[in-house]
Amino acid sequence: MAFNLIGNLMFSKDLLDPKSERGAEFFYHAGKVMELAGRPNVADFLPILRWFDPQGIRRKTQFHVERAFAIAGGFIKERMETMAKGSGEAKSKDFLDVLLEFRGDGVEEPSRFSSRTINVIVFEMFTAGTDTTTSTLEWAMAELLHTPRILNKVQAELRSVVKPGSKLEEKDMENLPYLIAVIKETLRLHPPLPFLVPHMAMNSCKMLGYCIPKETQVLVNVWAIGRDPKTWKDPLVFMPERFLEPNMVDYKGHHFEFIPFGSGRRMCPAVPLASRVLPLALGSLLHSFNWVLPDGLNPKEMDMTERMGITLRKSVPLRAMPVPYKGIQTQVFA
Ligand code: HEM
Repeated sequence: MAFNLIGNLMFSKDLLDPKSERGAEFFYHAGKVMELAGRPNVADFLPILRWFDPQGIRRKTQFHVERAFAIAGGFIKERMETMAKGSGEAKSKDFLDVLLEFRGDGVEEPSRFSSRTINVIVFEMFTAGTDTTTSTLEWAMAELLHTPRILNKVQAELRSVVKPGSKLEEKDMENLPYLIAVIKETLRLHPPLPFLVPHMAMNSCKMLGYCIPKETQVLVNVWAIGRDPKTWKDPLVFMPERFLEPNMVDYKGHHFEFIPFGSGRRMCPAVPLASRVLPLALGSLLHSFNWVLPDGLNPKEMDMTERMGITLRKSVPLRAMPVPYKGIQTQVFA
């Protein structure tokens, strides 16, 4: 879902259309890059080994990046040719149009973006936006199925605001505070990038009493920050209600106790997009379907262990069965 959504935003293409071979190939290579990025690399701990690349992580990553670039490069070339001919069918602008039409002053910004730069930006959007969105939705569904009281509450809110048979829309969000709170609580307990992305100290500095030498790689443990008992009451309990309290913290980067999107100049540029897509996707799943665990599994027996990589995924992927909702609210009791 997330990959296809970004494909539409970037290229106006359904990349996961079964007929799109290039889309499937791009998906495969982008996925491999994410997987390799999350693999522990001894060269990060012993920089002297960087040149030897003992696990072959750099070599394999370069291979998959180049393949993905070749495919995206093809999309970019096709679009440039269509623009040059002026023969494009009338459609609303996508992100690729914006990048190709960009004209800077040539001094503080480039006069235009090269194909390589566009390729890097596009690829980064896919790698940064796919697993993060998927992980959040999977954890939200898992936590809800694990805590049927909360699942019932969020479905009751949704179904009182959006009538059966109607589709959930962006405009409904202002009337769905509990759904938004479920997303926030999921991001607190299961931030998809548990250490943000690695940052590097540009200069030696002193911070919080520590000396940080120039070029040190800095990881921020937002996973631990979100579970700190000094900040959060019952930190390990999934309790969306905490985000309904007045003056509660938000994830816009100003409250350091809750920074799943990072903070400062390099924080996630897609916060506005994610804030719309996450509740819309989760809300649609919960509004249109009731959900049942397979093989009569008791919610309390669900495996909720985490697997740490560059993104935080469930160790055992969630399995749940959708039952179309036709207007009768079923109560699920723990
Ligand atoms: C649940 C959803 C998401 C979460 C929690 C999330 C979180 C993050 C975090 C923590 C960072 C690094 C910030 C830092 O280190 O300070 C980041 C960077 C980034 N994110 Fe997101 N993200 C999400 C969705 C998306 C989506 C949907 C896209 C694109 C369509 C996206 C595009 C990016 C890009 C391009 C960067 C790199 C920015 C840079 O290099 O300066 N993210 N994101």
